[in-house]
Amino acid sequence: MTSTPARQPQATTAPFGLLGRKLGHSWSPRIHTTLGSVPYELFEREPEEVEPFVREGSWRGINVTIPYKRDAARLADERSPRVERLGAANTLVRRPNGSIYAENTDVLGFSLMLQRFCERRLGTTAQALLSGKPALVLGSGGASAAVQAALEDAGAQVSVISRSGEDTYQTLTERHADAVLVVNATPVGMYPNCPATPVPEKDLARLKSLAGVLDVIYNPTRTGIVLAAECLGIPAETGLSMLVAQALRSSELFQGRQLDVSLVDQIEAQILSETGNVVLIGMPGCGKTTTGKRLARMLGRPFVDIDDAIEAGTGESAAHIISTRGEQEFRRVESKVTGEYGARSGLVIACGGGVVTVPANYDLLHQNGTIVFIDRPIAELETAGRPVSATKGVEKLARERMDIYRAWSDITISSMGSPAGNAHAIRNQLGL
Ligand SMILES: Nc1ncnc2c1ncn2[C@@H]1O[C@H](COP(=O)(O)OP(=O)(O)O)[C@@H](O)[C@H]1O
Ligand SMILES: O=C(O)C1=C[C@@H](OP(=O)(O)O)[C@@H](O)[C@H](O)C1
Ligand SMILES: [Mg+2]
Repeated sequence: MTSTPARQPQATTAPFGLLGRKLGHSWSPRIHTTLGSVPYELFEREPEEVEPFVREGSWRGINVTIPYKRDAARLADERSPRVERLGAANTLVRRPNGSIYAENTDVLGFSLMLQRFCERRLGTTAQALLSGKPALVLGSGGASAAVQAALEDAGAQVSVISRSGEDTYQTLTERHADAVLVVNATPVGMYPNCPATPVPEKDLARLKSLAGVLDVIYNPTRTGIVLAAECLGIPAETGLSMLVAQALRSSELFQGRQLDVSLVDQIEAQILSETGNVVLIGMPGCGKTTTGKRLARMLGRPFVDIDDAIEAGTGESAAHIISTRGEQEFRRVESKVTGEYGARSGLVIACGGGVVTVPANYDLLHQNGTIVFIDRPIAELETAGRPVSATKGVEKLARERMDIYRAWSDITISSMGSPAGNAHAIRNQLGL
């Protein structure tokens, strides 16, 4: 006999789902639907509703997110060793006899992400990289606890960096210059406050043994710390594979069967291709606006022309702002609007031709986008209504900018004779 109270067994038709307070943004339903845990519903509950829902509600298996992971651990009848260790659970499974089992698949999801990162990007294993070595975890909340557990499982000597205490962001470079891995488990850099980084590039540069940087944030695709690491040539990755991997491990528990791990790659690739922006750059008059409109229609995605968005926001056209308030003021407004749309997901974005004159605009566009350079012969470029082209001359502009367009672009398309031709070429090259 155990002290576990017997509960009503749930019908096998009871739903799976996600329990939390505000869930509108969640990608879990689509991930779990692909994994076969259906139907998968969102259970938004207020704090006082959590216990009755967990104990008596109709569900077969649930994921639990902030702020209820501790409640989930407490309310379960049986806890995995990981849940005992962390005092938090993200997965509850209703057993056939009605009792509730708690697991923490955040730890398993991060372990899988870490292992794949080490194998694919560093050509080693997590154990080989981390055993006996210093690793830093930024932040000390729930996500941090899961990351710490997974790093300790891989043998790392883990230090937690927080805003107060001994190990702070100020003392990081002097106390931990030998760290081999840094993991961001703070919300710094999460949409819409992006790209922000909890550790500036200059501090990362001072960690001379740093082999990799991971972020548990998955929106945007490249967070501030990942962009900073990329800039230094340090392999880095955000947390989409952790999100998908924790769902896979939960779904295995829900369904009581093993699932193919390659599903993580498949689901991740699908989400990335749907959520990434397609960003068009190139000389003024090369066809960014017209091509972008065609491409967006073809893909069924929203289209944003940065010059039009500036005009909608200020009531003045790009050309008018440049003529009356000067190019520098225009660039300031352009960067602000570029940052706003560059952080969003699933858009086709046509930039103004001069976006590449401000180096910081690169991160704004790259954080969530694939950058496409439309390369059109200089002699064919339209110059009407384009004050910068008119004042400076297209040849001089081209000399200043062509190398930057090439450096910023992920792919280049040679203009195909019409905006529709360009749009087809882009769609084919990006596999959309
Ligand atoms: N591949 C192309 N072949 C011929 N004309 C094009 C092509 N792409 C765009 N155009 C035309 O060139 C002009 C400038 O295009 P636009 O999209 O406004 O350029 P951008 O936004 O790059 O300044 C438009 O009249 C457009 O119809
Ligand atoms: O090249 C430039 O400096 C500019 C290009 C224009 O956009 P298009 O490239 O769409 O013409 C517009 O942003 C502004 O007039 C400045
Ligand atoms: Mg344009």
